[in-house]
Amino acid sequence: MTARNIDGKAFAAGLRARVAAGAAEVTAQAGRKPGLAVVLVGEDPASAVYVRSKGKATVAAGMESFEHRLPADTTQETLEALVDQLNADPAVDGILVQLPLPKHLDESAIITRIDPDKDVDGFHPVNAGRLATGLEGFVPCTPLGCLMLLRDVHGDLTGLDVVVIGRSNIVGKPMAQLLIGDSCTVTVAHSRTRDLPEVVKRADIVVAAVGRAAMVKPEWIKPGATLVDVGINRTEGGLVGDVDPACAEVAGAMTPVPGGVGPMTIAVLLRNTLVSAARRQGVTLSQAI
Ligand SMILES: Nc1nc(=O)c2c([nH]1)NC[C@@H]1CN(c3ccc(C(=O)N[C@@H](CCC(=O)O)C(=O)O)cc3)C=[N+]21
Repeated sequence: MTARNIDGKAFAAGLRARVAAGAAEVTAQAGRKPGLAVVLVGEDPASAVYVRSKGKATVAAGMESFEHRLPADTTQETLEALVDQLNADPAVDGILVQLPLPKHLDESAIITRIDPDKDVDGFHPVNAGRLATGLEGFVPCTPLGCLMLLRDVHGDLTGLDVVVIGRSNIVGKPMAQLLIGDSCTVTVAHSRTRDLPEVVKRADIVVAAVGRAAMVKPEWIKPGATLVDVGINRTEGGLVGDVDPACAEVAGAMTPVPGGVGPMTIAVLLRNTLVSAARRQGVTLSQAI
């Protein structure tokens, strides 16, 4: 058996087209384009690549992109002042501060300073609380993108057993919240889980977000299960996910790396920015997104 390839790149292209249509509606009705501000501190080359592709995708969707590049030795005060300025700027609907920040900066203090209603990353504790309690807010882009792919593959997710490997605030925890919201039975596994292979073997769906190249093995997988690979590990052999590609022989469907979850992250970021602009301008979009 060879698993069906879940084409995140193609799904993301469709989502970006719907976002572009929505952005055109906001622009026509509110008289200005949705705006996304991206802040990059320091020169990490991988981060610079992401920021550039986010900027391009933003403009391609008919939105305004505001890029702020600050030197690696930027102080906490300077960065907080920039966040305050973006919070107050009516042209800015979404603010993303690229993580990780250089070590001397207090990441949590920066995230908490962003206006929760411009927090298109969904990292602010207010948005984490909204997600946990079922209130409207912003949901982190990567797990929301994974949920969209899973709904596309399975339709209704009710009653399915899902194992999320990883408990980060950015992926694992919000992924679990979203799946609970879709009536899945959710297990969150992590580095201290006992007998991970046995836990994973029960799952109809596995979401791997650990950051360890090819750690999920084919012997762990229930035949026919769906595998969502959030890992992006840079090795000498190129980009490798958290799921061993040999799992394709056992799984029913599987996201590739690259071309799976990564492109969804950027498309959902644009989607969240559009939703923010529509809410802030009181525009009702003609199709839900
Ligand atoms: N505040 C904040 N929000 C983020 O959303 C955020 C961040 N910080 N810091 C860095 C990570 C990483 N991230 C990715 C986005 C897209 C791809 C992506 O499109 N990957 C492609 C290509 C990968 C490649 O070739 O390098 C793929 O998987 O097919 C990957 C990674 C967003 N991040």
